[in-house]
Amino acid sequence: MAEQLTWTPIKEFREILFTQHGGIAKISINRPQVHNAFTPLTVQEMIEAMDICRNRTDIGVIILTGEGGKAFCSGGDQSVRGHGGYVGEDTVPRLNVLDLQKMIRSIPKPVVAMVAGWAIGGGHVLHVVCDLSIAAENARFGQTGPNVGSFDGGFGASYLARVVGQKKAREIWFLCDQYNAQEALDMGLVNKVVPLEQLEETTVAWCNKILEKSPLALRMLKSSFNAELDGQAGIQELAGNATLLYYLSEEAKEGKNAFIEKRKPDFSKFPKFP
Ligand SMILES: CC(C)(COP(=O)(O)OP(=O)(O)OC[C@H]1O[C@@H](n2cnc3c(N)ncnc32)[C@H](O)[C@@H]1OP(=O)(O)O)[C@@H](O)C(=O)NCCC(=O)NCCSC(=O)CCC(=O)c1ccccc1C(=O)O
Repeated sequence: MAEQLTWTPIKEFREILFTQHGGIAKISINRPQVHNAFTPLTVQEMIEAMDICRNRTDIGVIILTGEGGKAFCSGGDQSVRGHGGYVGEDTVPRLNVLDLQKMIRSIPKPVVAMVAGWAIGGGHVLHVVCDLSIAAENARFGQTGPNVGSFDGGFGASYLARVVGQKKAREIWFLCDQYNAQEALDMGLVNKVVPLEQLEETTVAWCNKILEKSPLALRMLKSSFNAELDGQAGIQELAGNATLLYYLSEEAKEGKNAFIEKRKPDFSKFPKFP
């Protein structure tokens, strides 16, 4: 019998649950009646939760999931899809899930998709952009865009192709077939498959293992994996981390101190490494 973990609420939202267990934050779409399809509000809340995770120094890893055990996420809620995007309470059509995708990639902490049931359409893309994916045996994966009049030509196509290869990515989008958890594992789309009852326990065990590692090393690795693929934005991320490391050095501090003390900086004591 799987151990019941205690998840403490971080902040109340309307369409997601946002909780914490030690250094692990969990963002869970809470719309099981529509297989966790997202509206602009769901996405806005997820973006806010991600931002909190980024700024909280006690959070080291983030789990992305969906409530109910039957779906991770079934993509954009087709019932609020309007002329030019998904229409929220402000009546403005948006595709704000693209901002969330970018955030998942750029947040300097590992994001783990915990997938039970359907990961379909824009919901599939969300697990694809996560750093790791752990699937329950009941997980089903696929894209539906060409069936429902949509496509994701960004990470949903190009990054998917990096993950599973060009031929498989084109098959996934052109045929809109659904793949079971074992098939997903075989094509490198997920990292591990476990029985549904062990999904959370396994995901948390992976997260705890990650939390034992050096946060700066993880941060550098995540931006290094992204850099090659994300062009100028990827280089900016990696370079930003290099600047962070430099700021931590005595050499960089000498420059700042000299300015504050209105003197010439003395960098002569710092080694010129080979
Ligand atoms: C996931 C299914 C295959 C599951 O099938 P099944 O188990 O038989 O369950 P259902 O009876 O179909 O579903 C139960 C219940 O949920 C409702 N529902 C499910 N999915 C959605 C959804 N996406 N939107 C609204 N409602 C949904 C369903 O209607 C049922 O309700 P009842 O009231 O009980 O009838 C199957 O459900 C399925 O195929 N779902 C749709 C999957 C889908 O096509 N998703 C949208 C893909 S497009 C997308 O996500 C775009 C994302 C995006 O924003 C984007 C990003 C980048 C570029 C462009 C875009 C863009 O928008 O174009």
